[in-house]
Amino acid sequence: MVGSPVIALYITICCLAFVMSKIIISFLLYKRWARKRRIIEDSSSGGRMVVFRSPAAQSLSTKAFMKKTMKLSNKDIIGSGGFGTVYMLTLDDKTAFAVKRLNKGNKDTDRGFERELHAMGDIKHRNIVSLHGYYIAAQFNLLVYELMPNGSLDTLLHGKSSKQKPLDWPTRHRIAVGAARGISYLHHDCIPHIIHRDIKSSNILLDRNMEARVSDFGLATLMHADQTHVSTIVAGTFGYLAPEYFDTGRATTKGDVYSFGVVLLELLTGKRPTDESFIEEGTKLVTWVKDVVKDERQEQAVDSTLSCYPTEEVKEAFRIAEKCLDSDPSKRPAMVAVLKMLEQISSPIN
Ligand SMILES: Nc1ncnc2c1ncn2[C@@H]1O[C@H](COP(=O)(O)OP(=O)(O)OP(=O)(O)O)[C@@H](O)[C@H]1O
Repeated sequence: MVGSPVIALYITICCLAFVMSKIIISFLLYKRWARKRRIIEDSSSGGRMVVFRSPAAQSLSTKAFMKKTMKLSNKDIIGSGGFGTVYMLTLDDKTAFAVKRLNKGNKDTDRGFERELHAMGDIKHRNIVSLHGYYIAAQFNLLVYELMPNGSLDTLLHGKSSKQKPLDWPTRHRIAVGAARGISYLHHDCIPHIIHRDIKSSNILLDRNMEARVSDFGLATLMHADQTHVSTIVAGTFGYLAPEYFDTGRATTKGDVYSFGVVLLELLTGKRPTDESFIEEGTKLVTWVKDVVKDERQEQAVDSTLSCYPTEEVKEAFRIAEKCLDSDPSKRPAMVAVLKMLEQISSPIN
């Protein structure tokens, strides 16, 4: 029976190795979890900064960041919306962030608010604006986003600056594809799936390469109705809301598809969905374009600043927008199908 002590030794070694591997795996998982976020207590203001781990967010944990944040003033404002004011915060020549100051909600909602923010911080995609961290204080909350140097699609299309060059067709097409890819990622690849609820041209931002990035997802539900401005009812913005939303009040992925269809029309016509000329004529962008497409008169609807464009590609983009704007949500294509159709119009330069 020489074998038994040897077998016993083998079994002991195997058991020890098994237990050791479990301990090591647990330790590594704990380290990963602890590393995922960093919390900095700011005793001077009683606030708390939470930074999600990413190379770009390293500088957020510095005292310099906190100091500069507290000094933000009107001259740093780059935009404002229904949820608050957006500031540009420059740390050095290479590092800048967009800081959104949210008017403070109910203290009891902070827990749910933070949980949602963590879900938003986990999302990393080339067509979604990253949330790097947030700051919670007694009077206000701050959200720290990646800075988008080329601003919003809304400003690019409707801005009044004389220095602004009109967008050419390849750029418009590329923006449409990028935005569709970002929304498609939220709808189909995130678990749980995410409904944006407030797709509009001011929530499509442009990075330094003019790549479209979807921003503000989740905020429409995070904030309370009474904190949003007049153009927002519960979630969403007039002119972009799907018709069924007024009956059901329910946000759906097909509602996002409708809002994206409106953005696509904006890219094609250069007109806001709430353009005054439509109100005067008792119509609206969506109804007007539907008639134009039915009569094959798309050329009349194309943005007058778009001097040279491939007619067939533009016509196809109108047809895709029309599908997104079907009054029956079940007939609208899913966002992944919209993306595919847009990609097939022509191959955008990537
Ligand atoms: N990450 C960012 N980088 C650069 N500019 C930004 C960024 N986030 C927002 N902005 C600018 O600030 C403006 C206001 O943004 P904000 O999200 O607060 O409001 P909105 O989208 O216009 O309206 P609402 O609050 O109703 O959604 C944007 O239109 C954009 O010009």
